[in-house]
Amino acid sequence: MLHWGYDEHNGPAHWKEVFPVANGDRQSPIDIKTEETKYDPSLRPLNPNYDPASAKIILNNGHSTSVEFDDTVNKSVLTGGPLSGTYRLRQIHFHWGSNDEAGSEHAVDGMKYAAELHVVHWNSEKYSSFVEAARQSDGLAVMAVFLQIGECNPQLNKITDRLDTIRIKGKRALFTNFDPSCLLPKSLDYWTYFGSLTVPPLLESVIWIVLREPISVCSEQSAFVRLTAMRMDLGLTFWFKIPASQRQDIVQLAKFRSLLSTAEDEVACCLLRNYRPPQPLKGREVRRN
Ligand SMILES: COc1ccc([C@H]2OC(=S)NC2=O)c(OC)c1
Ligand SMILES: [Zn+2]
Repeated sequence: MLHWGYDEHNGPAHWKEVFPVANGDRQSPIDIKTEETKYDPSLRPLNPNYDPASAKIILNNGHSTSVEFDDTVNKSVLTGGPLSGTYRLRQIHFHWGSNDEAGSEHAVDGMKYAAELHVVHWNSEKYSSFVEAARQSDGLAVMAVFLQIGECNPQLNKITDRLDTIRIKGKRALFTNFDPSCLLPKSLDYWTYFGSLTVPPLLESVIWIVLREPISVCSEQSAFVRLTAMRMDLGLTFWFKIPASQRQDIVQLAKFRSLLSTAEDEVACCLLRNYRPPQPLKGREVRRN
């Protein structure tokens, strides 16, 4: 396999050829069977505490778009929940699919959402860097938030409005004064289990915290269908009366799909999907608060 990706020739089914841990005992994502989750009274409320000044840049690394944070001090941290100690915010990024029917990495009773936000933290109490923590069984804590097709999400525009400036792999832009809490749902109820990074090297160092309540995202497909239905009702050519500039706002998810997985000197290829399918649970327990 040349370089891993999400296409037929280098996608998740091939990753084990280079990263044998892909067949490990605590791989992510998983399909959460809600009936089999176990209530755990010892689980505490989640306590995200982020300083918007920690946000630094937004970038396209070829397999997702991420916002990177200054993690040289404990300015933006996650405590509580299943965690013992303080986990420092490192970055956030997204996973999505080529259509609205799939795109999330975790599934709930077999159901996939259109996309999934990952908020990545590392255990700064026990380890001295993200890279060191990523090699430890309790090194990372990733909060996952499902994105469900619906109304456009004004908070998400802060990110999707910037994607046209980082279309090419490797591009980055200043991105500060951003508190990722604005992308969290009202309820911070969660499921938690021990898993891994969902992208090579698939390190088995993640305490997963999957929020049960999704946030909304709009997409061209669903918006177009809604508008067409509306146009049928109105019997007017309603759609073409919207100035193109405004039409832009109804394509949040489509903007992720127009990012390129290729660099300047390569033949342009869109990053249409970047989700790994659910992996075997292998006897692991999923707890809920
Ligand atoms: C900050 O560095 C990171 C963050 C996340 C990942 C992947 O793992 C999960 S979870 N989502 C991913 O995209 C990663 O993989 C090498 C490195
Ligand atoms: Zn991720």
